[in-house]
Amino acid sequence: MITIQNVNKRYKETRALQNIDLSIPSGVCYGFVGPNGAGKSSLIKILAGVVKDYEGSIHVSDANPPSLGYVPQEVCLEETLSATTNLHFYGKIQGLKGEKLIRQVKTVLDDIGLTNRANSKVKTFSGGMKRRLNIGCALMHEPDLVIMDEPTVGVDPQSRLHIFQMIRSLKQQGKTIIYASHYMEEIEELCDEVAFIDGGKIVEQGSIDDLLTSYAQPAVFIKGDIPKAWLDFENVIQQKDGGWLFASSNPMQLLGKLAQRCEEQNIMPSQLSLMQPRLEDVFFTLTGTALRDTA
Ligand SMILES: Nc1ncnc2c1ncn2[C@@H]1O[C@H](COP(=O)(O)OP(=O)(O)OP(=O)(O)O)[C@@H](O)[C@H]1O
Repeated sequence: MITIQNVNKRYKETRALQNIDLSIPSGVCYGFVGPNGAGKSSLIKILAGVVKDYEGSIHVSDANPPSLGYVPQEVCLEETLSATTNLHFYGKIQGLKGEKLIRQVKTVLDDIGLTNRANSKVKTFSGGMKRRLNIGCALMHEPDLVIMDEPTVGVDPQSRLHIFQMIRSLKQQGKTIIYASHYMEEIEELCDEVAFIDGGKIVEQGSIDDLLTSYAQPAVFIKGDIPKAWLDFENVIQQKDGGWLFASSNPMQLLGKLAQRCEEQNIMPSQLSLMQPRLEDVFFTLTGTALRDTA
């Protein structure tokens, strides 16, 4: 368990983090989500030990402090060297040597899907390949705790899927993963628990299932030329994508009602559908803004 207590971080006038309190259980994938400039990287860097001048405390309660792998937001590779040499370098810094180091380079190359480019110079790699190698470098010493800061920024869909598979595999091995992103759908797909960070503060935290139950409800989405009067007697949550989102504890019934009204009034909506609650809706309920509008 990692306990973060009353952490504050300033960069001159900017209060990047304010009174951060969080508990991150071992063995979970824990997401930090929030818009650009929210403070995610600052918190990640403090946890990774890269930023040391902060107020507050970080306590790791396991008997043996976990070994740490940090994947920074910026790609930290030597581009004039090969994938193998980069992995070799990072493995060596982590204390690997001899047969073990050679074996681990091979294993990681396989895990990140770059065995066939092992001896190519990094400068010839795509953005996604560099990102995968960047992650591989952090995994050379098989750390118990892996901290990743926006590892999928600028990657192609194929590399993104590969990165997701790697994270799922790390989860299966029982590793603790801290994953910062401003892509809500990534957090929803990969993480067990999440902290919403906005303006340097934790807005809310908890298990994704609990947050969805507490702050979001099923809804019906309708898009089309509907009479404005309809908006008065239904529970409109949000105007979205040129349509309207109606909250309902019985969305099937509401869907039927809206369909019937459309038929009666000869209205053909371009979309009428059930919407399951999403993490994005939780963020909207908590902050009054959609994350993609703030990003
Ligand atoms: N080295 C720095 N010097 C001055 N201000 C900084 C520095 N690093 C971050 N900040 C400021 O601190 C605040 C939080 O930034 P941080 O990078 O932690 O946010 P973030 O949520 O990770 O954003 P992004 O998703 O854009 O990386 C921002 O206002 C940012 O401008």
